[in-house]
Amino acid sequence: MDNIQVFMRIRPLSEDEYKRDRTTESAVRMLTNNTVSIPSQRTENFTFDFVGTEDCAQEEVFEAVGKRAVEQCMQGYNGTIFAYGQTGSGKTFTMQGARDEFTGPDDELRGLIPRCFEYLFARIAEEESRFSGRVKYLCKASYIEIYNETIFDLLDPLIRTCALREDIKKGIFIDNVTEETVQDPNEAYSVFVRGTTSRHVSATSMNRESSRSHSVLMLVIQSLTQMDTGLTEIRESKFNLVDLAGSERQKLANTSGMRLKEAANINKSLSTLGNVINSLVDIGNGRTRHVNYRDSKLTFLLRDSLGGNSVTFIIANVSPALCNDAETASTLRFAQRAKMIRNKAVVNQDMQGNVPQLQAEIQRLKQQIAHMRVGGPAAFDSGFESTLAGSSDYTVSPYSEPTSSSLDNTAGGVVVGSVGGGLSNKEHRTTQFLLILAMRKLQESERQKGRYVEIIFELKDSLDRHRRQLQQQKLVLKLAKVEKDSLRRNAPLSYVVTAENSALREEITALQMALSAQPDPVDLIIENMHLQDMLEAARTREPVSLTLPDRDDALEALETLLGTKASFVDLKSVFPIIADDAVYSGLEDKIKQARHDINDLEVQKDRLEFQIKSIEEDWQNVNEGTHRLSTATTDEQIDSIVEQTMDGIVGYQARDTWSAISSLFTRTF
Ligand SMILES: Nc1ncnc2c1ncn2[C@@H]1O[C@H](COP(=O)(O)OP(=O)(O)OP(=O)(O)O)[C@@H](O)[C@H]1O
Repeated sequence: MDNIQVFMRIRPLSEDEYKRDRTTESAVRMLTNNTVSIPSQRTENFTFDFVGTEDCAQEEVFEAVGKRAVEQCMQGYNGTIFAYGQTGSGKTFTMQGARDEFTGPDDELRGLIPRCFEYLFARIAEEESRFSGRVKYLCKASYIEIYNETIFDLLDPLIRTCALREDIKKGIFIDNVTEETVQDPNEAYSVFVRGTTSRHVSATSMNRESSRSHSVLMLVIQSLTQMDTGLTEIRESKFNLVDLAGSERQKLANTSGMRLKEAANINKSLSTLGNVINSLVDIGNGRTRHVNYRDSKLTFLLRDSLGGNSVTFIIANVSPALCNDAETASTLRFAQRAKMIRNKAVVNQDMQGNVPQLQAEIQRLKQQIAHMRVGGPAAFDSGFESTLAGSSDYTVSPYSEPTSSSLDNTAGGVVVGSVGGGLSNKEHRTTQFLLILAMRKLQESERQKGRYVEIIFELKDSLDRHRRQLQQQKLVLKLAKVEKDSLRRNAPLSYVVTAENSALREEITALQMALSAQPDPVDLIIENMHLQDMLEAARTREPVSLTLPDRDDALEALETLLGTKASFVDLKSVFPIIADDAVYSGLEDKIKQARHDINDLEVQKDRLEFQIKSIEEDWQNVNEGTHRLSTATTDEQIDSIVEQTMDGIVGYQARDTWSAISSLFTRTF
């Protein structure tokens, strides 16, 4: 168990800051070489593992952080380096170097990432040559970005999104993320450059700054060691290099849409990081707390780096400017708390071999244990012995880095004690080595057990959350029901209101219709004027006799009138009682029309009478012809009767009937 290591780095004052502050005075006061304070913010004193001032070189940061992290990874521990700080505080400068400049190993300004690559591959080459081919290393690189709580694969040409998964064996991993095998610093470097370019491309296409996303470069370092027994020892470590989003709180005010979501997500992941750290600090102080790693992608992905199986370094980058003193103080508070987190780093190690090899190994260990019990000399096979003989400083202890000399008494911090007086020095060391392996297995299973417990806690937590949500929803439903019920109870009132409403609406419609039906005032004026004219006309007219004419006289006059067939009928003279000329002329027109109709009817009647007469004559001819036919005695008579009768018939119908009748008479004479 060891605390997270914190390195504080103060960058030089920028020109802009100088213009704002109008002084070169630093906001950070150095109290000792690793203790500082921010007087303008009246902060407490902050003590870190290392403090790099404005003139701190990239090489110094690498020596203090990068080199140590790579060394741990070479031994099989997981390692993480976080760059934390407000935007512009120097995170990218520290991790990558002077922005967008990759000038190779001679560049003094190159950052931790290129330097770690160089050192890592130099160490790999060294180890591989030292164990003369029995140790092989394999390195794989992935590069992702977390933006808006989404993981983007920067090594995929399409910058695909990926999901985070958890597996009991593999732990937390990014599903389907691109992993590229890298064999030397240049290859690793070009993979990093490619990912960084993708990051800039995606940032431009999404119209945002890279400081709003977290980037994680992940290296998996595997080593395979061939033992003389035929077994293979496998060690695997993960090395994460993390450039975090600017730590300043994003403003949500006056922000909307995508920007609001983005700002809220940055705040969320940073506050989750803070919460995780607080919980871990509380746990370190003996309190029982659940750590909400799952609340953000960043903390879930890097769970091992925070309180788990990792050797972790945080570089707290700050600006020296007075205008940034509040953010600097906040960064240092964060770093101070993070420094209290205790991680449990273990070597990730496993043994591989075929069944006979493993059986032989078990047999050998059993014999060794039996031998130790009786205190006699152990019957060793030469496998481990020779392996160990070839690696006099083979480091196996977790974190405390014991060398072969420290193996004499301790096994991963546990005192093994004397193992029987009959053992030679080599046998003694081998036995201890095996015991250390056994201890590690035990630690590993403890770790797994811890994981299970954590998962159970997380599941419980999520279950609680769901339960709470369910309760809230139930409450909402209940409220909705209450509201509905109360509405139902008040139904008569609501009906009255509704009825009143519709009645009012109808009334309004009726009024509108009535209004639209009202004569136009102009029309009314015209009508009024017309009536007045009529009144005036009536007043000025000669008084008319109001005595009705004698009925018989009137009828006679009318008959005479109709009988005259005159083109003009002077009704007024016949019926002087009707006062208005218009009425008279209307009636006169009607009489005229009636007379016209009577004439037509008379013509029709004449025509019909003529038709009836000719039909009657036709039928008479047919009857006479039939009678004559019945009396005919020769063929000639018949022919003559048929012909004569037909000539006398006019109508078609009668002619058809005569044809039919005459055809019935057969000529049999
Ligand atoms: N130690 C340093 N020495 C010289 N220049 C530095 C140092 N640290 C940072 N700078 C310069 O300060 C500027 C801001 O630094 P940088 O881009 O690394 O900040 P950052 O924290 O990564 O910002 P962001 O969150 O926006 O990505 C850059 O121009 C960088 O070159």
